This record gives sequence, C-alpha cells and structure tokens, in this order.
Amino acid sequence: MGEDFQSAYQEEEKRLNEAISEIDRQLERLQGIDVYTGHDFTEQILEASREEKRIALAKSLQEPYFGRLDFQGKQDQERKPLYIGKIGVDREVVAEQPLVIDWRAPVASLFYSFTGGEESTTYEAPEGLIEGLVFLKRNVVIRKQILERVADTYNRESEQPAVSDEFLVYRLGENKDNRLRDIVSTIQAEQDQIIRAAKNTALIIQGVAGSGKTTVALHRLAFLLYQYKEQVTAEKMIIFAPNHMFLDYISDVLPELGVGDIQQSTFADWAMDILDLNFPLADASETLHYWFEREGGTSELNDDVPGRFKGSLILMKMISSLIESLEHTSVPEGDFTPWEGKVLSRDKILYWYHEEYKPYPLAKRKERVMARIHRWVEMELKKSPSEKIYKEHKKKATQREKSYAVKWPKYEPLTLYKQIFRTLKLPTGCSEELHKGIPDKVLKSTQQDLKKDIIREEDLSPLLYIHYLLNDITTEQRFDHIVIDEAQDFSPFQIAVLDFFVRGHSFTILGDLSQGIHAYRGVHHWEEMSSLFQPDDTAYFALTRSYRSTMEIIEFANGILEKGVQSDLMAVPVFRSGDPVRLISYNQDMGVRTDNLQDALHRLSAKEYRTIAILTRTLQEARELHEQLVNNVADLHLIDGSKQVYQGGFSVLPVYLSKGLEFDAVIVADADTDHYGHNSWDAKLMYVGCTRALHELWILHGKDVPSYLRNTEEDIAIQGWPE
Ligand SMILES: Nc1ncnc2c1ncn2[C@@H]1O[C@H](COP(=O)(O)OP(=O)(O)OP(=O)(O)O)[C@@H](O)[C@H]1O
Repeated sequence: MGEDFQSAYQEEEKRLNEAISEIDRQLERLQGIDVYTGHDFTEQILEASREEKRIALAKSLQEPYFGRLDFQGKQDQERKPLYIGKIGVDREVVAEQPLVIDWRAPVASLFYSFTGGEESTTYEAPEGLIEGLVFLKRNVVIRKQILERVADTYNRESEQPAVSDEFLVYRLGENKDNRLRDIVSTIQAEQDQIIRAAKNTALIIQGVAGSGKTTVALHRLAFLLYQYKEQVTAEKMIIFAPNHMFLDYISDVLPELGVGDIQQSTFADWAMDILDLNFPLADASETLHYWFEREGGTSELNDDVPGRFKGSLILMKMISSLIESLEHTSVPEGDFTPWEGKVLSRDKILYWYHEEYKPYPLAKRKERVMARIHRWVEMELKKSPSEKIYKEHKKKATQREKSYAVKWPKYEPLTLYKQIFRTLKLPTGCSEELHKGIPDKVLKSTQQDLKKDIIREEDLSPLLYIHYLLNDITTEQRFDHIVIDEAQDFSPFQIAVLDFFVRGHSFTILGDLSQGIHAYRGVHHWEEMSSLFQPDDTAYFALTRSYRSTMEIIEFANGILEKGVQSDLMAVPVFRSGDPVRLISYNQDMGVRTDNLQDALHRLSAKEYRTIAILTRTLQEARELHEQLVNNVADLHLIDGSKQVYQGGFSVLPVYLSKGLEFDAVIVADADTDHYGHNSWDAKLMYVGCTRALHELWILHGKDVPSYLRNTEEDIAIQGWPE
C-alpha cells in the first residue's frame, strides 16, 4: 500500500467520521421532536417534511457519499472538496458548503462529465456557466459506515492526470443478484448527458446491449423529479416495459435513488385499462409461438404483416379520416319531432352541433346536443295547456328522444374499428374509399379475429386513438413523462398515440435495433419515431460503450452482428477482460444433450456465480429441459413469460424472454443449425442471448454451428470443455 494511498485513506476516514457525527446529530435532533398527530394542516405538512428528512438522514447515515471532487471556480480563492452522495445533506449551521451534495445538483454534474485534461472545465448552474479547474476525482466505497475503498480516478498533481476506468472496472466485475442496481457512483459522461437532458424533449436513445439504457432511463426519472420539482410528480410518470417480470427486475433502482411511486406497466395493461374493454387480450404467446417457435421467418417480415401495418401511420390516417367524415355525417337526417305538431329543425340541431359544441370531442358533443334537445323539450312541455296533454307529450317525447339518440352513429372504439376492417357496415355517409389501402392479408386475419371479438396487442394503439378522438383524455390520464424501454418493439403509431397522453413530448424512448427480435411489429429505423416530432422537440443519442459484459463476450457478440446481421451498431467494450467464450460441442461420452447442459451448469456454479441462465431457442425446449434438470439442480427456475417476479439464481428460459435481463454466466443451449438458421433474425436472437452474460459465456451445440458463430479469434473464443 503506497504512502499516498494511506494518507488518502486516513484523510477520508477522518472526513467520514465527521460527516457521520453531523448526520447523527441532525437525525437525533429531529427524532427528539414529538411526532405531530393533530389536525392543523400546516403542522401536518411540517411533520411530513420532518419525517421525510428523518428517513433521508437515516439512509444517508449508512452510506453518506460515494465520491469527492476537488474544484476551484475561477472566482474562488481556494479549491473546495465537494462530497457527492445519493442524498444531499445540508450542514446544521448553513455554511458555505453542504455536507453532502445531491448527485443530481448542477455542480455534481462535473463529477460525471469531467474527462480529464489540463484545461478548465464548466458546469451549468442556475446562475449561469461556472468555470474552474478540477483537481481531484475520487471514488469512495462506504458500507454501513465503514470506509471500504478509496480510488482516485483523476489527480491533477499525479504524473498521469487522466481519468481512469479502474473504479468502474472494479464495480463491473462484481457478481449480480436478482435486481438491477443504481449506478450513481460510476455514471459515465455520455450517460450523464442523457440523464440531465431537458424535460420537454422526446429523447430517442439507441444503445448497444449492456450500454445502460434501462439504468440511465431510471436515473433520468430521478433527475427530472429533482430538477423540475415544481412541474413533475412521481405519480404522473410512467415506465413501459415488456413484461411484469422485467418490471420486477428493475423495481429496486428508483427506491434506491430515493424515488418512489412512479407508475410501471406494460403498454397492454395500461391501454386495456384506458379502453375499459371487458374481455381479455388475446394470449400473446400465440404470436410469440408463431415467430419464435419455428426457424427463420425473415422473408415474411415486410410492412404488410399485421403488426407492422397496425403500427403504421397509414392506419392512423385512415382512422382520422373516418372520424372526420363521421363528424360531418353524425347528426341524423330530418327534424326532431317530439310530438305531432312540434318541430325542432335539423338546422338548429346542426348549429348546436357544429358551432356551440364544436370544441368537444365527438362522443361528448353528442351527449351535449342530446342534453340540449332534452332541455328544449322540457321548455316546450312547460307550455302545455293541461296536465293531461303535458303527460301525453312527455311520454311521446321521451320515446322519441330515445329513438333519435339511436340514429346517431355508435361512438365506441371497437365498433368503429370493426367498421374500418369491414366486419361491420360503415356508418351512413362514410365513403367506402376509407377501406382502401388495408393489405388483404391484414384484412383477412383481422376480420377473423374481430368476428370472434379477439383483440391483439397490435390492435390497442388504433383502438386507443379512436378512443382519444372520440373522448379526448382527462387531466388525470395525462403524464408528466413517459419512459419506453425496449422501444424498438414499439410501433410509430404507439408512440404517436402516447404523445397525446404526455405533456410537452416529454419522453425517454430507449432501445437497440440489433435486438429487434420483435421486428414483425417494431421499428426498423429510429427515424420512424423521430419523424413523429418537430426537430426541436426531439433529440437522438447513441450509446456505444457496453458495460455489462467482458471484452471477450462483447467482441464475440459483435462478431455475430457483423457476420449475421450486417449491422454497424458495434459495441465498444470497457477494458474488462475475462475468460474467452467457450464453444462446446455436445460430448456423447458425457451422455445426452441434457447431461452436457447439466454438467456445464455445475461447472459454472462451482465458480460461485450467483445468477446463471440456460437459454434455449424455444419455450417448449425450456420447459422440457427444466423438467429434466429440476430434480438434479437445486432451485432451478423456469421463466416462461407468465412469471411476475424474477428470482435470480439458476434459470432456464427461451432466448426471447431473456431480453433486458443479465446473468453472471450464460449457457446458450443448442446453438446449432438444427435450431438457428443462417438468417439475420436468428442471428439477432443469438446476439440477445450472448449479450446477457456478464462474466462468462458458454455456447453448447450439436453438429454444425451457424456461420455467424464461426471463425472467431482464439483470445476471444475457444473450443471445447475446460480441462
Ligand atoms: N456507468 C455504469 N457504471 C456501472 N455499471 C453500469 C454503468 N452503466 C451500465 N452499467 C451496468 O451495465 C449493465 C447493463 O445495464 P442495462 O441493463 O441498463 O443496459 P441496457 O442497455 O438496458 O441493456 P440491454 O439492452 O442489453 O438489456 C447493468 O448491470 C448496469 O448496472
């Protein structure tokens, strides 16, 4: 241990003890104040704020900060050490410098954005751009009040003053459990830029596998809540993710960052709730089965497959034309006659409809016009010469109002949707031209579904759009910010509809086109999404550095993209070297395929990895394998798409369900031409599977491997079982 290091350690230990004492004092003082339980509103608010502070201080006491940055602003007399933590703590006597600076504060951005160099640097503060010099960037690891590690990643006074990755590599080398974790102590400059981007922008982030997209999006939410306190609330933010298990997997990050109550949902659940449809969505596993349980499929992947068409702006336009033509044809023909001799002219009704109630969406407009007619009837009834006539007229008028209301078109999303797909007749006056442009294949399959009231996920955006045009949305339904994870599987139509549900185009849209294994419904280029917004309302970021996997795994996965997908979205590894990837041919001497897979699992588990996954090509294979292994491998979980919770440990699952997850070690089963074709679709699946591994990747296969797994250099991949 060098002298410098020792003195740094001692210095930090002293500072830590001081910080802990001060936090402890503040906490004790707050705990000493009796909890207010009375009815005074102001007192209640003060109590709530004290309680919030108690919780924050108690949390901060265990691990007050993770970083130190020594900075001297141009106007400052001397450099100041700034300590940065998950929770900001002011000093009790408000001195110049807070005890701990919140990682989201403007000055803390320097800790992340500073990339070394002699030159002065700047950060944006509320009072303007602040310029100055960084002298030291130091990471400290504190656990339960104990200083465990001190690592300088930059020191202006050292001989090599460059920001080093040493601490990041140490962090990445750790094993993972069943939860995604926060990365506040090691956020990288390119990630920080995204986290701190302005609120009212539709951010589109293309990030290679493992580049931290999901993690960064969650940190961005925490930042927005800090920076735009007055404008956004957690309850009005939502994260859309592909399934419940994934939501469970990411569910710890925000609480770790001190942020709770953000809504999390799948798009389907949320849409069904808004639409209030009272029958279930068709089981997606049928679609997944169609695309994943057989090989190949790319030849069918053009724009007239149902998912692509129903996610397109062509259908969106058809719907708006239908609603527009409905607007002109809705008011029933003829005058309204509540009883013989009394007439309310159609012109009057049209006037109410087109002028007075014009600002209302169609369904509301109909309600308003019918209520107005009712009021008119009441007024006329009051003029009745006798009680008897009043009663007679009232009875007639009630019946006629009812039958007049029935003559209006049915403003109901599913009915209109059926009319578009010709399962029901179009309302009177709407042109048959409307249907033109629906590809035959889509028309037929949708008609078959709709006749049986089967609604699929891809039908939800058109239905939502109709719902929106008919009813508009309520203030409660409008979000302050929307995060869309795995956005390459979303359609332009989905985003366009969601845009109605969010204020100021405030989106974080993140995905990876190389992992677009749901390309039968998702986007093929990000322009399909960015073109939905005005250029000033959108920004595009590309994350190319991958943090999850070792260099060997990333180079190997890049090879799959290069050879199998002809993609240029290659990942750049962080310099973290591990064992080469292993390509292992099933060894007959060791028994059947299952014995080989079991052996692989045992060998890897002996290395004390906490999470290991066996990835099969299909769900059926995962089920069978799980059944065969479960008695021999303790705690082996099957992940089959119906799971709500991710348990970690050892899992068997089909590749397509592994998206978004990560494991210390991954075993890809059956990576041979009997299971994976030589096409880009299968290559993408293989890419997704391989990039789930953090530290070790073993690929087990039968006779022949597909071309994109061949010819890899020896230091990246080796053949055969380990000695
Ligand atoms: N700056 C960082 N410091 C430490 N770890 C990081 C950093 N950025 C990302 N990671 C880690 O890299 C892994 C991948 O992150 P994440 O799952 O957010 O990536 P992703 O881009 O969403 O991946 P994928 O698209 O492959 O699912 C996680 O373990 C995360 O903690």
